Amino acid sequence: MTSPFVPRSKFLYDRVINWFPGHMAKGLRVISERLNSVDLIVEVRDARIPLSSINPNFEATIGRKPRMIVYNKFDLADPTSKAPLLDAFSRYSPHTPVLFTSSNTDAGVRRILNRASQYADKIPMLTVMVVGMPNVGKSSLINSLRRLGVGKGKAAPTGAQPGITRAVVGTIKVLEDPTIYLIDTPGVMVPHIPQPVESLKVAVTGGIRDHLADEQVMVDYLLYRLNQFGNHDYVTQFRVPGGPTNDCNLLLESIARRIGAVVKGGDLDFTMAAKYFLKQYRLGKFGQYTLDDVSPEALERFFSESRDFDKDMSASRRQEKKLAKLQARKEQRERHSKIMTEVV
Ligand SMILES: Nc1nc2c(ncn2[C@@H]2O[C@H](COP(=O)(O)OP(=O)(O)OP(=O)(O)O)[C@@H](O)[C@H]2O)c(=O)[nH]1
Repeated sequence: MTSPFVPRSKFLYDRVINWFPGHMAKGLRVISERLNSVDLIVEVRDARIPLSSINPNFEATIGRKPRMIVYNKFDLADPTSKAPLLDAFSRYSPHTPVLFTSSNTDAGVRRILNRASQYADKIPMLTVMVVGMPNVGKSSLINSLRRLGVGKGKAAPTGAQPGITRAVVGTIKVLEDPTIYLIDTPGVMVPHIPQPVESLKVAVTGGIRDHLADEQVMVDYLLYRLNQFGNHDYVTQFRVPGGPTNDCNLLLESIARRIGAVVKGGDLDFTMAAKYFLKQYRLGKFGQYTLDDVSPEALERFFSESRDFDKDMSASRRQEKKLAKLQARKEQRERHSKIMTEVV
């Protein structure tokens, strides 16, 4: 008799993925500089990682402005995650509205417009800045708001890879009466994510360039989580021999055979297989999952451990300052060598 399948109880991972290119440092600077001309901030987060997609640096930069938090991509998250999150926010951050949306359905997007219109009651022309981590769907939301609000087409470029918007974009009108303008901004990563598995979650959900996180490690993490959730659909989908498995190589081999991912010489292409699996996950083909723990106890811990949060924030700020300095030096060197070239 075969013994029942036992999923892994832990995922061992100790690499910290840092990704903070120059355009993000600059983006954060410009966000801060333009704050005075902004009435409301819409901070977009990824509903699949409601805690890991919080960028503590925004607290410092935009903390003094009225803010609305939008958990986007809710179509890909566990629908039952909404109630405990709303409950926690109502206790720890009662003055900040929290909405759950999916930029490709109208209901949630309309709720953002309605909420923003309430602010516009007090201000004749409302300017809203949309901020958030990379790839959470800021530009897609702006396009949907514009389509619903003024019936116009795409104004902000979107894409499946993070880092599509690279600069703060001028105002985009999304409503006529009351008049509401939006400003799109580049996705800004946390310069230093202290918990390795958290950075992996951000990568799995598309917030970090795939090659930096390693596609095969991301698939291994997803396999671990799917097994934990008791979802073994991958077995039939990719014809994994022997049923549910903790062996990522066996899964990748099965995927590669199923999709015909073969390199020159006939070997199976595990990278192509991993990319395929990631794409399927991001399209929601394996179901709706929230990767952060949103149990009431975990949320209580998260919100009340503000001392650790502050500590992480200062580590992150230090890293940000260091990277910004390096970027400034690089820009100075480039300017200098340009001048030298022109002189020569
Ligand atoms: N399933 C789903 N996909 C979404 C949703 N919103 C955006 N997307 C997809 O997510 C990807 C990223 O969307 P963008 O709007 O470019 O994200 P962004 O936050 O502007 O990205 P950056 O340029 O990195 O700042 C695109 O492939 C979108 O089609 C959503 O609500 N649900």
